[in-house]
Amino acid sequence: MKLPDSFVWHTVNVDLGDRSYDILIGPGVLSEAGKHIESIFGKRDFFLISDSNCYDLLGHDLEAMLNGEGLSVKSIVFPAGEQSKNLKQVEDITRRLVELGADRQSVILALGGGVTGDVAGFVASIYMRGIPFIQIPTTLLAQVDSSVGGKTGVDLPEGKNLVGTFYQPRLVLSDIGVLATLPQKELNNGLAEVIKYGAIWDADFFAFLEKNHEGCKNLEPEVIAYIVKRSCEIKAQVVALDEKEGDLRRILNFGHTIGHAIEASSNFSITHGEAVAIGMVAAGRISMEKGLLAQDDFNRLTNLIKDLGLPHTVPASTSPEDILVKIRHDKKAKGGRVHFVLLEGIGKTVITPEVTDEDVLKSISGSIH
Ligand SMILES: NC(=O)c1ccc[n+]([C@@H]2O[C@H](COP(=O)([O-])OP(=O)(O)OC[C@H]3O[C@@H](n4cnc5c(N)ncnc54)[C@H](O)[C@@H]3O)[C@@H](O)[C@H]2O)c1
Ligand SMILES: O=C(O)C(=O)C[C@@H](O)[C@H](O)[C@H](O)COP(=O)(O)O
Ligand SMILES: [Zn+2]
Repeated sequence: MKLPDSFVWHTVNVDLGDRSYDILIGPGVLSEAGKHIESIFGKRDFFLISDSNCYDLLGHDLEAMLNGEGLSVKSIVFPAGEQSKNLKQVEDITRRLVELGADRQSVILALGGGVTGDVAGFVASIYMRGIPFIQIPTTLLAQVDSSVGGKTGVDLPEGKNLVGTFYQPRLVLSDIGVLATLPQKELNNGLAEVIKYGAIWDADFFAFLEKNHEGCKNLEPEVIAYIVKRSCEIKAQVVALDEKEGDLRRILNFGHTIGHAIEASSNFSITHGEAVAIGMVAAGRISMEKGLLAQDDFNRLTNLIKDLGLPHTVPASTSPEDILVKIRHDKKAKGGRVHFVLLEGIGKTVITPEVTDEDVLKSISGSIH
């Protein structure tokens, strides 16, 4: 990706009192990683956790660079993909940390996409009852969403992210230059979460995406830097107001109630971003059926999802009954009733327990293809 000389870095702060941290965004952030890591931790033992693709693409060189700068870095590599986001992988990684001599002063560097960040962050939160970690996100999805806010965890066969912790990183290093090697499908995945921020919080940002969908898909540096920055600002603002998802933070789950169920039900052949895109259309349709969302706004949501190369219909291979079963494990349930995040307009949400199985079936059956 060619970057203009005038390009500047962005810093977004996540304001959580004594657990506040910065997100550094820009091209070339990785080349200055050592300086930033050392300024927080000095010279300790660092353990870089990465999936096999990211280690080959970036981790090997990063490890060599940091060791060359006098930091002690050892790596732990696990197989790439959502199938690795499980308790067995957590056991393997923690046992490897013991074997490599990690102690309570050690620091974990999570290099990779959302899967790596969620697994490595979870490991950091439980290893010896908690050691610090840094997020180094390498997918668009991880840069705009998963590296920020401290949700860590793994999946169970029963559903997504059912075991985990809230555990904040000490720093996020988002080098937008590394996105150049991302396959289009992975880029699109991240764009689903970007659309989510516009839909739930910022109508102007939504309009920006409508205007710049080609720039997003073509990875235009100014457009990508802006959407990473704006997404992080919105997520940081929401997390600072409600870190542990007592109330407001639930809006970051727009599209996820049905999305997570579709993802798990497809045995992860449908990726997180794709499932969230389908889930946002379904939640938008429920909002419209309930008289909350105007048809025009629903059309804008669906069209943006299509324009950004994301699916909006449920694949015929998905079982609607299984989706209903999986939805019952949603973490937003209270007293056995799942709370849905719906839209009252672009940029405006409402959370309600008044969504029935029939509403869900109707919202997806119209779209099964
Ligand atoms: N914790 C949170 O707040 C949060 C938020 C959103 C999503 N998530 C989770 O994130 C996960 C999805 O993350 P993801 O979409 O990043 O998937 P991922 O981590 O599986 O990465 C996708 C693929 O891209 C590869 N990859 C990573 N960086 C690359 C690069 N620079 N160039 C080429 N290939 C690269 C990976 O090896 C992998 O094969 C899901 O498990 C989801 O539940 C968590
Ligand atoms: O940070 C949050 O809060 C989110 O809900 C962000 C989501 O995009 C993300 O997929 C998250 O992992 C979902 O968490 P869960 O608690 O609903 O499993
Ligand atoms: Zn998500």
